[in-house]
Amino acid sequence: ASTPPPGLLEKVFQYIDLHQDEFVQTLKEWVAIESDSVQPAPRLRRELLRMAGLAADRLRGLGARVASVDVGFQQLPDGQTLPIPPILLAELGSDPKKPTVCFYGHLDVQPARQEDGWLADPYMLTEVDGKLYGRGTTDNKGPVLAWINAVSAFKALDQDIPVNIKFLIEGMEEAGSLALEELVRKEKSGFFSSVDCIVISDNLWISRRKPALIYGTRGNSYFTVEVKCRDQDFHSGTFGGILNEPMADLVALLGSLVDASGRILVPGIYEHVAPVTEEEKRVYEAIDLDVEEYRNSSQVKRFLFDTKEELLMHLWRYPSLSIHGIEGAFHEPGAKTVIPGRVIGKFSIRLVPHMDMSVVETQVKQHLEYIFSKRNSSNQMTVSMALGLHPWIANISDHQYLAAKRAIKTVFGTEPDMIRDGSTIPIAKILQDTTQKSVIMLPLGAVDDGEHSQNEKINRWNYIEGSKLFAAFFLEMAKLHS
Ligand SMILES: Cn1cncc1C[C@H](NC(=O)CCN)C(=O)O
Ligand SMILES: [Zn+2]
Ligand SMILES: [Zn+2]
Repeated sequence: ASTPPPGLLEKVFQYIDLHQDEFVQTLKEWVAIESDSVQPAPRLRRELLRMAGLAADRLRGLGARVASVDVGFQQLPDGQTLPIPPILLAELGSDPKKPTVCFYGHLDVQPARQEDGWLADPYMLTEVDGKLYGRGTTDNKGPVLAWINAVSAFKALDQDIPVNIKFLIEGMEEAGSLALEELVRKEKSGFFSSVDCIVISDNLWISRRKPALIYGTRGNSYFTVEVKCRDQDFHSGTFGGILNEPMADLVALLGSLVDASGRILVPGIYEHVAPVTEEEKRVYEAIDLDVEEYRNSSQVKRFLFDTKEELLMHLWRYPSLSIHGIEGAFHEPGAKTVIPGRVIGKFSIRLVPHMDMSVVETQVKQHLEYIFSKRNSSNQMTVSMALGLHPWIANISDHQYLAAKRAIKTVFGTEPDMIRDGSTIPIAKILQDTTQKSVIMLPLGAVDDGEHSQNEKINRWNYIEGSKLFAAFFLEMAKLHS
């Protein structure tokens, strides 16, 4: 193991404190770019390309070797073709005596318009009471820059960085990380071969002030179920009474999926869910969560469960089924007497270890076919699994978790909450399986940052202390390397 010079970290922290306004300024410049990957518009794709260019320049400014990998085009269902922004593969240092840590982040954002209820222009970073408001501040431009800030502090102080650094930066995460899986496969024995661990900072703490480490995320199987009589609508005055109505079939199908207590009714679905251990229960007990405050701030009268332990288990380690919407249904206001001719229901099942996606797919299809057959309807039903995203779970005895815990202790003076996340980061499992490297999720943002929501923000404190956390993490990784 290498020993960094004494006092190095203090110098780095001091540099970060003194230069925090510059770091906020860069975040402001990045937030100003409307890098929305969700809406398929040529203007926004140009913004994404501009964002990738700006980030590549910033990384080159640090002395990194940057490959801006062209990954082609996105084909939309309506026939439109749009460019996918390049994926950046950057590397800084290749000392065989040092460990190599790779940071994954994304620079695309969710859509945002001031009219949706933002207090200021979402693309104009606005600081109020230490909160930096703007689209992408916490998801994920702030954390990407925090990693860059950490590296830049070593560089500016002319100090040797104790680890080799790699960056994997994409611009299509919010659209499902298009083309990324293929690139990861291609680079398995190239870019990724020298990597020791991969850091993702694309989730939040469970608290406003207490840091967390994330060791698991749920996956997702997203289904569509179409019920079709014909391609046109009917008038209920002229056809009502003599049809098997597609909406009635669909509502029955969707109504058969989950009961009022949240239990999924698809037979066999809980078969492969990992059993809860006593040791695991203690993990939930140890987490600092004020259930009443959480419930009130969520503006929910009553959750399905009352205790902290049950709530956490149902968010993190049990599957859940959510019904998202119905295409073709008459959802607008007014009293139109229509019978929709063809409707598509959408629902998804959050997956946990050790559920098998193809088993889930079969179970759901068989269940819906059974329910549908009992109705003896003359309509046509088509079920398909539109998305299959794997759950991810880390081995928390891997040494990057120890390094991260020590770094958190140094910067925040506390042990982290060891938590999981109920939502999905699709690339985590793919990175782990394809590259065979361990992944850690090291979030910087607070529970109330509002990712994907109006008035998304990152606290200045989280952004700056987070930059220090990454610097401390480099040192701890180096210390553990042998
Ligand atoms: C697109 N998609 C469809 N099924 C799952 C997803 C990913 C999405 N990911 C996030 O929100 C990241 C949160 N940090 C989610 O979990 O819904
Ligand atoms: Zn994100
Ligand atoms: Zn997001």
